[in-house]
Amino acid sequence: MSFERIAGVLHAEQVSLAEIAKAHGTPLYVYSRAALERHYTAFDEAFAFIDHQVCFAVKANSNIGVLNVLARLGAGFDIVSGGELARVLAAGGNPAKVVFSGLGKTEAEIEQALKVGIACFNVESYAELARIDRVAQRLGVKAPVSLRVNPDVDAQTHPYISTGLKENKFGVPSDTVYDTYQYAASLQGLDVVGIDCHIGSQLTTTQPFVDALDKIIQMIEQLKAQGIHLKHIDIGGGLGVRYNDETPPTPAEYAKSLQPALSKLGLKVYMEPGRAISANAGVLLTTVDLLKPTAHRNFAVIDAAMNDLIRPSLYQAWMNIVPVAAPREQDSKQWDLVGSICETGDFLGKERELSLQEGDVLAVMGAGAYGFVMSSNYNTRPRAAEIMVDGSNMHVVRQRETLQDLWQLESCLPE
Ligand SMILES: Cc1ncc(COP(=O)(O)O)c(C=O)c1O
Ligand SMILES: N[C@@H](CCCC[NH3+])C(=O)O
Repeated sequence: MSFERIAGVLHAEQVSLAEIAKAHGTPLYVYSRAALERHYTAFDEAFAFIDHQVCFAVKANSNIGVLNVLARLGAGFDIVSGGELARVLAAGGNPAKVVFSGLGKTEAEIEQALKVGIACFNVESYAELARIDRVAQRLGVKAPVSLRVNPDVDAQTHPYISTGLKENKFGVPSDTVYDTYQYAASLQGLDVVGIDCHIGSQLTTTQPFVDALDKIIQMIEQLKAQGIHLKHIDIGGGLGVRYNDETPPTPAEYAKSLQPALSKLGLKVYMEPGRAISANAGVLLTTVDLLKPTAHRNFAVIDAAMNDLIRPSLYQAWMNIVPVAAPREQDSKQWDLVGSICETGDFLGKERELSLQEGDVLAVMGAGAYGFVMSSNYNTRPRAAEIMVDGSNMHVVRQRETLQDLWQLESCLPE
């Protein structure tokens, strides 16, 4: 494990989180290089039975330091914007291992991706196919495309992060898959190379993945019969992690559940895990600012808030919150850990049994995915700094924002 107690104090690898908080202040994101590497390698090894490429979903954590650690291992990347592509390149990522997802790529983004030679565009509509074809023809190249199909499978996860049902906005609906492939194949600027699907995030069983793969295999067979031969299948991301008492499959169990079907296909396999690689490779450190016990509830006001980590407010996500110093035995109470933002929904945890004093440093565990990337400056709060621990060293991979940073692009009206 990469976040463990040594002499009672929580550490990231060999560095005390108390020392890191003292040196860099809070709120602060801290990542473990060893954990990122271990989680990436677990996927890579689990799929060793087949030609494959693990593409880290950049949306989960787009810090350049994080991307660089993964790029050095040979990772590919799943991107959803030109901005994410630029980050991957800045981090030393190989564009030939990039897949471009998302349902509204602009002409400028398509051109940018074609010029650097990405592996594939995951396309979701006729309109997008036509747009990619137009840009490719203008540049005199062929764009490699895959269709992201919507298999209408229930991922059994939070409705906001479920993407594979027919009422969701994502993917080509199953009833129009064949027509859409025929249309794609008819366009001169496109090279139809694959099929793709992503049914949702934080899945804690393998069954929905297996069900989705079954449906896709039927589609691949039917496409073959229609003369469309694919080179790869992209199985998306979505494998869940343990935040509380979930028992998600390991990457090895996930791979094993798909192995029989994938082995028969004979296609290269792409995958797009995000959360399963970065969530438990990061924590958010926060300091207890003041205590406000009342007759109704006990509030601990902490210096991190929904602008730093929005998952509890947005999805009622439960994230484990623990003291960084050795936990005190006495005076424990139920606390609501709230930020100082003017929103009732601004909390990181509710009814947590903790013994708290002002100045205590707490760690929000599992914060390495969909943490900093979803942060904002609401209430004119500068965003947190980010640190990467590597053995006994720590590196600042993003400096803390200053107030000036926040309004440097703004101006008053002329006199
Ligand atoms: C297309 C696509 N690929 C990959 C991911 C990564 O998902 P996860 O972080 O759950 O692995 C997402 C987000 O759910 C996505 O929308
Ligand atoms: N932001 C979500 C996951 C979104 C997945 C996006 N495809 C979360 O924190 O759980």
